[in-house]
Amino acid sequence: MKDPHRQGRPSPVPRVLAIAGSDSGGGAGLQADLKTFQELETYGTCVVTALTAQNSLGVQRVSAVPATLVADQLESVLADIGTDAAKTGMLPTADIVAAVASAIRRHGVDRLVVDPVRTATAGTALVNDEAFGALRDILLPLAALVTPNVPEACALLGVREDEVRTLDERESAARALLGLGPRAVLLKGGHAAGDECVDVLVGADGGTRFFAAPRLPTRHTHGTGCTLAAAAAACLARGHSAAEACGTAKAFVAAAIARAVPLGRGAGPLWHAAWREPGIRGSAPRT
Ligand SMILES: Nc1ncnc2c1ncn2[C@@H]1O[C@H](COP(=O)(O)OP(=O)(O)OP(=O)(O)O)[C@@H](O)[C@H]1O
Ligand SMILES: Cc1ncc(CO)c(N)n1
Repeated sequence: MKDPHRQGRPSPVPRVLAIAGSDSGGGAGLQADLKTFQELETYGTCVVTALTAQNSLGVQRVSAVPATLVADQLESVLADIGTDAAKTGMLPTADIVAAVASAIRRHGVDRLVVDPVRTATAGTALVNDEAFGALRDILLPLAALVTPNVPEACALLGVREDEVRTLDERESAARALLGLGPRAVLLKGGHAAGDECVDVLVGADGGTRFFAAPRLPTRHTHGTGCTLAAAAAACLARGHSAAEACGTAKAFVAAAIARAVPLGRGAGPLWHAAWREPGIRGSAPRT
């Protein structure tokens, strides 16, 4: 991106911008993003798009931030601090999507990860249909990487979920999503069946890559999608390729799920600091 105040000098630390909703429970949304940025030794900034009253049991209330205030936050961050990569999460209205797309274009942010958030894990809508359509039409063409789960991929493509079950079908769906304009697609496998969670990456270098990890037997997976996209954005900010970024992001999420914390009466949050523990990757979940 253009960096008016650094006069060609590199930033002293990699900078990553989260454009996301707030989760009062601290497990998803921009709280998950900022924890992830910190663990991956990047400097996080955040533009708040929505407030949610939310906990481990679900989402109790949602209120969108006015689009003009989202635009002002974007300008405050990008015109001064700048960023090496950005990540979008909950974009609740079409006006907000338009404000984000406009700022991303104007400031030349080319390492953009779009997590096409639609509903919370418990099923509550976080984004209206018009906003989701705007994300598909005007934000995806700006994305270096888009990270849908299977239901989000189906909604973007207008196909039924029972048409995207097998690994072959998921690879085809990921390729079809490239037609919407992103430079790479990571179709996540958290919602698919099987003992392994397999994520499919297409587009980064023309080929297909599969990122597999054992499916950890835990219900404490609140914020997995946000954390994965945030980790990928942090890696892009550090200058990694999309494929490298997805590999690290997958390992980061698996480690954080393995140490997820049973807080609250429902789906507890990940433990982002797991990344610091020696030998944590690939270990069993906390009981
Ligand atoms: N039980 C699990 N064990 C190991 N990895 C998992 C598990 N659940 C999800 N993952 C991984 O976590 C990442 C997020 O995937 P998922 O499909 O759950 O995203 P999501 O549905 O967008 O998340 P969220 O539920 O936060 O909206 C992926 O890399 C996925 O493979
Ligand atoms: C604020 C927010 N963003 C995204 C998600 C999706 O996990 C969530 N539950 N809450």
